[in-house]
Amino acid sequence: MARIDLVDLAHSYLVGDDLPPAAYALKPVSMTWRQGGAYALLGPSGCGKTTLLNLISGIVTPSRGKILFDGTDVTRLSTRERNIAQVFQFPVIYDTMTVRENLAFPLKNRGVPKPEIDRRVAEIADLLDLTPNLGRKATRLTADAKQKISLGRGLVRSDVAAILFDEPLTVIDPHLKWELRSKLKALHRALDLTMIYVTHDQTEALTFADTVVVMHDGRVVQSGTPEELFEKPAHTFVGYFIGSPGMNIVPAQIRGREALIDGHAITLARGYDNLPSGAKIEIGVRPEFVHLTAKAPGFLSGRIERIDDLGRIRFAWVRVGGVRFAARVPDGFSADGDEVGLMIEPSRVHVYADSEIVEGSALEQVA
Ligand SMILES: Nc1ncnc2c1ncn2[C@@H]1O[C@H](COP(=O)(O)OP(=O)(O)OP(=O)(O)O)[C@@H](O)[C@H]1O
Repeated sequence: MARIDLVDLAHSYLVGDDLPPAAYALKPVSMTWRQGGAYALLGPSGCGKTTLLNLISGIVTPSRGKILFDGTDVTRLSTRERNIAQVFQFPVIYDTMTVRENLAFPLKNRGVPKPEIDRRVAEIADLLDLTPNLGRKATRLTADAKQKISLGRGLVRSDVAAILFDEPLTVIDPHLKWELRSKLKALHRALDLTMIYVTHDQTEALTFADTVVVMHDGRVVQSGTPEELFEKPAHTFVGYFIGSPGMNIVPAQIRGREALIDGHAITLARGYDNLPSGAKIEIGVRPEFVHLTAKAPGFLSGRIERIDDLGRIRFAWVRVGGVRFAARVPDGFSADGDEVGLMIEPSRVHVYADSEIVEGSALEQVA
């Protein structure tokens, strides 16, 4: 297990001096992945997740910057020299070997003594419910079982610096995905390994990881706990990408502790006197903190376009002038016509300048 430091790390698949920022699949990033942490690397297709993962594993050598494992520079070392285990989207196993032989292979390859191999294989097989299949040839098993073997081969060595998973549940049947995700989380707790899990699926990321690293357009835009990403998205992309529905992000004019939206004022919990001039200013508030209410003076008001019933919770889509809000529909609420008010919790409203969060200043208490 290792602590991994990325130091001003960046990568472009193009070669040349003075490449423009857009040429970088990974834009410069410096961050630390702590020893024993469970990380998810989350973002849409093409945002640079696999590039970052391949830089950490050593499949790709960076155009710039350094990678340190426990303080040692490994930037130019191979995957094997870095002592990394990897699990890919599709099973990587030996069909002609038994499940036991497949699981034992990474240990045998490294000269681990037989009693230790037997002990470790039994432990991993038990954790992944593979024990009944240990004597069977891998070729006879389902795609799900084969991917479990791949996971097992990744997890079987206790001496690895980190285990990297690249969308490992893609081929897994939907009803088994949930089970395997929980299992991976339990394995992380039991084995105390540094794990990095790449996915474009927020549910997978939020259930597996202690820390979710969100990528957008080649940049790491936020790294935080699932709660931090929900409560305080550092970038509008995080607000929009995480949550269902995502955060309301609407253009606003800020005046002191008020935001003007389409001519209506809403109260803010903090003051914003130093917003950069010329920046695109938006406010962001999660639908969970916008409550539908009867139209009344003092509330933002608009017209309901649609209500989505998600079972335990309902969200309404409300048109307010030129913008649209998703808002929580309180139990028992029935609108008198389409016109409704929106009650927004001031402490849940964030202000963004050119998509980056702006920390407001605490307001002085008025005696
Ligand atoms: N070998 C390569 N050569 C040139 N460009 C590449 C190469 N691999 C990736 N890219 C480009 O780098 C960018 C980031 O790709 P990357 O595969 O890292 O994203 P991703 O988030 O993992 O996407 P996906 O989920 O689709 O795999 C994309 O624009 C992609 O086209």
